[in-house]
Amino acid sequence: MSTSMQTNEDTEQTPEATETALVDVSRLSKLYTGQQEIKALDDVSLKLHAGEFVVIRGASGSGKTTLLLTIGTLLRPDSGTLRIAGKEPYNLSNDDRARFRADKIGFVFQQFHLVPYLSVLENIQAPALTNPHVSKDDAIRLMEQFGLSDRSNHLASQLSSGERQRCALARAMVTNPSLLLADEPTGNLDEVNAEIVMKSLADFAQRGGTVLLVTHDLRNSEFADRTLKMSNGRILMEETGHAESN
Ligand SMILES: Nc1ncnc2c1ncn2[C@@H]1O[C@H](COP(=O)(O)OP(=O)(O)OP(=O)(O)O)[C@@H](O)[C@H]1O
Repeated sequence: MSTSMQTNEDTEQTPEATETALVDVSRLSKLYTGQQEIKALDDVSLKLHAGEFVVIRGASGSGKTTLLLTIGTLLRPDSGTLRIAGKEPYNLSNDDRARFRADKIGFVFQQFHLVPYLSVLENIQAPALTNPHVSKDDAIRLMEQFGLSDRSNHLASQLSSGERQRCALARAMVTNPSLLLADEPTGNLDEVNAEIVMKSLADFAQRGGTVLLVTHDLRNSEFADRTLKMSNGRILMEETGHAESN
């Protein structure tokens, strides 16, 4: 089955289920301790629904990456609750949480995080290591969708920045995740490639996937259903659309 385009259609959704938030963040807090205590998340609440594209904007150090890592089940909060698709991932064992993450969540980062000595196709297929549903056919289809077919055998280290990010996006989508988390995904790209990436994320959301993107770049909001502003570990206000968060 096609991967990138099959979010809502392939999951059995009752009317009740579609009304339930895919991601329900309730009163998350996270304090970094060390030489200095920093409250990176301060009582953050947020709901993300299936098919929503939400941007969180904020200055450097406002807590955006911490929020993304916490929602990505990679950084345990000190308090508060995270529910994704009705489950509380931080209540699962480490192994079960890793499986849950591999199954439900795709990540896109500013720095791409491709494996430099693997080819484009091998990079896109890499999630097969942790997700048994990833097939070569899906990887090839995404490679075509992102205009990388003629680079199939190039090593990731031989790609341009735009090609690397498109490859990283294809890799993030090959598992057909419910949720895509993106941290400054256009930070290293020129305008043309940035637009390709943003349109691909918007397309993913239009087909039923949920996208949460954190950035300091105002231009990314153009593609979002909602933009929230973050400052000092708190979500301050909704910049566009209807209010949903604290
Ligand atoms: N591992 C850590 N240990 C201690 N403090 C940290 C750690 N990670 C982040 N911080 C601090 O927590 C605050 C929030 O950091 P975070 O990376 O979430 O912000 P951000 O909004 O993503 O910033 P940027 O846009 O610069 O990436 C910052 O003050 C940062 O210095």
